[in-house]
Amino acid sequence: MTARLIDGKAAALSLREQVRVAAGTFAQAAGRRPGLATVLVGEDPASAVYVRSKIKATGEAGLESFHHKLDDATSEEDLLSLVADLNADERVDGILVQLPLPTQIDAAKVIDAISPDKDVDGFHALNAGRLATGLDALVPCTPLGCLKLLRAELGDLSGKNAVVIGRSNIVGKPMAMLLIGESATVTVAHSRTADLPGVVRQADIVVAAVGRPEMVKADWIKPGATVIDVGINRVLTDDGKGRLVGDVAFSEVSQVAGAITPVPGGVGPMTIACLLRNTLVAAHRRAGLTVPQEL
Ligand SMILES: Nc1nc(=O)c2c([nH]1)NC[C@@H]1CN(c3ccc(C(=O)N[C@@H](CCC(=O)O)C(=O)O)cc3)C=[N+]21
Ligand SMILES: [Mg+2]
Repeated sequence: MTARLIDGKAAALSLREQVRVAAGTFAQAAGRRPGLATVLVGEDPASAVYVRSKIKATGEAGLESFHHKLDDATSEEDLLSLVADLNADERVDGILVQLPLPTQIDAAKVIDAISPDKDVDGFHALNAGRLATGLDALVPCTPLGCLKLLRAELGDLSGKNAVVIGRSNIVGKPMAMLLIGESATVTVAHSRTADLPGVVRQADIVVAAVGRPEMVKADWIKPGATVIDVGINRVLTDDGKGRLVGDVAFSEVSQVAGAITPVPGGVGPMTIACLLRNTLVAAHRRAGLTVPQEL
């Protein structure tokens, strides 16, 4: 391996510590701790694991956490009514409704119902529009985490060629907006891109968010490029066990790249740290307090 390993776990721990300190200062000023409400509908085991680790991190950072676990058969009406209650609850600064939702519920409708001031996932159209137009937004946690890793690794991103692989509303599109905001030159590639390997080879920065295990190969990568792997794919191994792999073929790409994030231990932990960060930012804005610069 020749690439530098980008330690997302360490970066996430340090951001979580900054959040913990700032949450204490907030509590002194506001007379209450920042609050995050999590909503889990149904029994999907992977979702339950993620929500549990979010709740644990929330407590460790000194934030108040309000968890709502709803039955798999919950109606859209009942979920919308819970969201309305959380919107009205002064103790709640952030609302996270874990995705995916069961098929009887229209996720777009639920996201639209969350108060944009409490939308710590940054999925509401108002926050997407604010990000796209350069206004103060709540920014989706995964791309924000990627940007923080890129800034720590590379410093100034201006003039760099960045290729984002994937065009989802949750990762690809907001990632592109953030990189444009850093004055990078941004290409958004996806499953229909002609000569995808050739496009990716132009990149100083590659952000892979396609959801296809180990799709990005070594000969797609310009030597020395920085590679951020957003993928989290559970694959079966020969011994019948499961293993987590990213969207990047790590062992070969790490021979060519200048720096690379591992899976696990790369982007995933930063996603959770940024959720806490967004909750703290939302709390400050709602309380009319200045958001700490370092966050
Ligand atoms: N409304 C909503 N917001 C989300 O942000 C959201 C969501 N729904 N639904 C599911 C996805 C997935 N997600 C992850 C967060 C952290 C890790 C993470 O920390 N991963 C560890 C490994 C975890 C493991 O071992 O499974 C790592 O990459 O090192 C993974 C995935 C947030 N999501
Ligand atoms: Mg795609």
